[in-house]
Amino acid sequence: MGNRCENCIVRQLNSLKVLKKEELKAISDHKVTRSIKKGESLFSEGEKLNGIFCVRSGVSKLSKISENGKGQIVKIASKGEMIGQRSIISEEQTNLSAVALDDMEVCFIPKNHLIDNISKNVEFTKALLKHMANDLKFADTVIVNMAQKTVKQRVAETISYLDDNFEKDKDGYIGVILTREDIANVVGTAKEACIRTLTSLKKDKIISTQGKRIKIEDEKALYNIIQGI
Ligand SMILES: Nc1ncnc2c1ncn2[C@@H]1O[C@@H]2COP(=O)(O)O[C@H]2[C@H]1O
Repeated sequence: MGNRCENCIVRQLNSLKVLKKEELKAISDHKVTRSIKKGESLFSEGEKLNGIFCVRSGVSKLSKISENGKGQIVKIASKGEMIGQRSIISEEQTNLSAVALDDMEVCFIPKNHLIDNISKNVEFTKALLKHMANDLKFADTVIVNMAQKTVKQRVAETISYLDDNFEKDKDGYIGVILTREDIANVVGTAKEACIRTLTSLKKDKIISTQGKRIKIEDEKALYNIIQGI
């Protein structure tokens, strides 16, 4: 196997980076690397996981479907993200579904290895806590934005977030491609309202689009919209 955790650069992006060589080797001996095709599910909301997923490449949407069938995307997880640790630690079912937005490669780490290291390595436990505290802060911001910002501000903020967190393609478009419905589900609005807002941003030459691809044309104007100026 070429992709041993000891040699994997992705772990530098998450809590696994604080593990000692022996601890990493034990994980590496038991993890399973999987390819997930675009549109495939890693897990569904309410499932009981037997381990966590470490994203080696590709992106996944973490979302929740409400009773009226509307989806809300809480986060787009990319390289280095560990997905599923919340329910493993709380011994619950998953609170969100994870679906691949493009082809992904993930490593599945069995839960006993995670729990083992939590009990034995304080640095690892601290790193995990820090990570989950960040997830909580991120979720707080999402809630407050949803309640206090307009759809236009939220669409602008989502575009800016995607631009900041994902590489651009060779033509300068944001590298992660979301459907209009996915963008609406990040923003927390109807697809039609999302499309109308994108059209208005295009008309004002703040963004340009080609198919599903989006490019920021005027960063300052986008920033002003986010700030409500
Ligand atoms: N901001 C976030 N809020 C909730 N879960 C998140 C967040 N960011 C990442 N996640 C991960 O998404 C996972 C969904 O399944 P779990 O509830 O098991 O664990 C969750 C976390 O590991």
